[in-house]
Amino acid sequence: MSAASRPTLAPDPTRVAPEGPVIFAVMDGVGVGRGDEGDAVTAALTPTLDWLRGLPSATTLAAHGTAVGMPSDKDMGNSEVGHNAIGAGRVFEQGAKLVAQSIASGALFRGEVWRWLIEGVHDSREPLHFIGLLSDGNVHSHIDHLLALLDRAAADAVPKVRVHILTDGRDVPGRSALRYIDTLEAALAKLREQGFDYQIASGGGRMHLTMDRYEADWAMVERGWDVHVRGRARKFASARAAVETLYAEHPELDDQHLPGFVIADQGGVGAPLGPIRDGASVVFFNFRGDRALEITRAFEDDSFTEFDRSPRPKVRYAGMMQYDGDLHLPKRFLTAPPAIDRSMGELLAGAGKRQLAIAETHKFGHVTYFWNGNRSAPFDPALERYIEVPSDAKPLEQRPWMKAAEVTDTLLQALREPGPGFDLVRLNYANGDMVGHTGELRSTILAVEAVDLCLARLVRATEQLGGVLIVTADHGNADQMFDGEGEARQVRTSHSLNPVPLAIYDPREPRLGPALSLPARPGLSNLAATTLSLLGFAAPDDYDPSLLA
Ligand SMILES: O=C(O)[C@H](O)COP(=O)(O)O
Ligand SMILES: [Mn+2]
Ligand SMILES: [Mn+2]
Repeated sequence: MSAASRPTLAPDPTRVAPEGPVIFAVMDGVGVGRGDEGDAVTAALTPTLDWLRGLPSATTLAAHGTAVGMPSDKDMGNSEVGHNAIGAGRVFEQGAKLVAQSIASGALFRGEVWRWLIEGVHDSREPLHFIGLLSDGNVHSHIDHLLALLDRAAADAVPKVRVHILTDGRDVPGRSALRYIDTLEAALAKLREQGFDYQIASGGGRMHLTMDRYEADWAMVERGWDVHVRGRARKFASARAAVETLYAEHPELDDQHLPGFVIADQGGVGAPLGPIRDGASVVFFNFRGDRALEITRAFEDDSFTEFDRSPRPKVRYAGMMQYDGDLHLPKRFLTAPPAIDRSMGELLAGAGKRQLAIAETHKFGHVTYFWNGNRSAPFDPALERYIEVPSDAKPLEQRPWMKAAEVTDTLLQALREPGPGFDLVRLNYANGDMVGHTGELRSTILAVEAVDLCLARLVRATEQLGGVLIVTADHGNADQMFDGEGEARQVRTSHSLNPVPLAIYDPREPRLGPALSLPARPGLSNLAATTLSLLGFAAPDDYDPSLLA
C-alpha cells in the first residue's frame, strides 16, 4: 500500500507520548490460575511480575472464547487469536467459527475451489486426500470439519478418499488420539458400507512431522512429505494398531511426538494405501496458518529448495483457509480468512512511527504475522524492524529458559543503538507456553522464572530510556498444568481458559502506572487502543476502547 493511501491516526491531545519506547511484552501462555498445585505461574518465584501485578494499573483480561473471536466461551484462547486481537484492537470472527459457518451454510461446497478439487479427481480417478490435525482442539482444526468434508465428498460421488492424520496431544489431552481415530474410523466405515473406498492412509505426531512453523525445523516437514506423499514409513494395518503399538514402545511419548506411520494393505504388510500421485486433489484441512504454511509451500512452490521433493506429484491443492494474505498461500482455499485490516502496526507505520518486533523462532511470527492480521510482510520496511532470535531444536523441558535472555539482550542492544529510537516494541517470550505444552510442571515453573528475570531487565530499561512497559499474555497455559483432581488428575498439555494479567508501568505517573477505566469484560482487544493512546494517538472509532481512564 502506498503511503498516501494508508489509513491515518488522529492525535489524542490529552496524552503525551513517552520519550522512550512503549515496550509491549507478551508472556506467551502465562495466565492467571487458581494458585493450586498445577499453577506453575503461582508456584514460580516471580518478584518482578508480582510487583507489576501490584501496580494500580494492573488487572486481568479475558483471552479466550468469544473475547477473541472463538465460537464459544468453552474454546481456549491461542496465539493466533490472541495476537490478532492484540494487534487489531477488535474481535474478528476467527477461522474456527468461519469454517464452521461456511460448512453449515453450505457456502464452502458451493465455492469454486471445492468444485475444482472434485472435478480433478473425477477426471484423474486418483483419490481426494485430506491432511490435517485430528482433534477437536479448535486451535488449528476441528474433526467435525473433516467429517463434514468426507460426507460431502461422498455426496459428490468421489469414489476414493485418503486421510492423513496428525495426532494432537497438544491442544487436547496428551494421549487422546484413539478417541478421534475411532470417531473417524466409524465415519469412514459407514461410507465404505455405501460402497466408497475411504481410508486413513498415514499419520504421525504433529510435533514430529508436517506441522513445523516459522521454519524452525524443515526436517519435520520433510518427514511429513515422506509419510503422506511418498507413503514411506513403518507400516501398520490400521491407525489404531499404529498408535497402540507406538504407545507401548514409547511410554514417554504423547500424541504430539509420535513417529510417522503408514497404513498398508494385506493387513499392514502390503502396499501403502495412500501415496499422493499426479492427478490427486489434496486438502490441508487445518484453518490456522502458522503450522500450515510450510507444507503448503512444499505442495505449491515451484522454486522450493528446502528439501528434495522429487518426484513431486502434480496435484490440485487447497487449504481450509488462506494462510498468508501477503504471500497468497495457498493460492486456493475453501474459506476466506477473517478480513483483519488497520491493525495497530499498520496505523503506526502510516503515522511514521518506528516499530521493533522481536521474539525467538518459535514465536517470531506471533509478533509479526499474527500481530499484523496474518500478513508476514512489514507495512513499511523503513519504519519496522523484525528480529528473530534463533530457537534451539532441543527438547524444551530440558531448557526451559529457552532464548529469553538472548531475546532480551538483542532487544536492549537495539534500543541503545544511536539514531532515531523505536516508538513501539512488540516482544514475545515463548517460555510459559512452549514449556507448558510439554506438561512438565517443574520445567514450566523454571520457564516462568526465566521470563521474570527478563521482565526485571525490561523494567530497568524502561526507566533508563524514559519509556512505558506493558506486560500481558495472549492466553493461559503454564497457569494450569493439570486437569481433574485426586485419582482423576491428568497432565494438561493444552492452553487454559484462564484470564491473563495486564500491568502498565509508566515511571512518569505518580503511582507508577496510569489509572484504568475498565469495561465490563476487558479483554485483549482493548490493548491496541490502549497502546495507541500511550503513544499519543486516538484509536479509530471502531477499535475496542482504550483501558486508560
Ligand atoms: O501450535 C501450537 O503450538 C499449539 O497448538 C497452540 O499454541 P499457540 O497458540 O500458543 O501457538
Ligand atoms: Mn500463545
Ligand atoms: Mn501454545
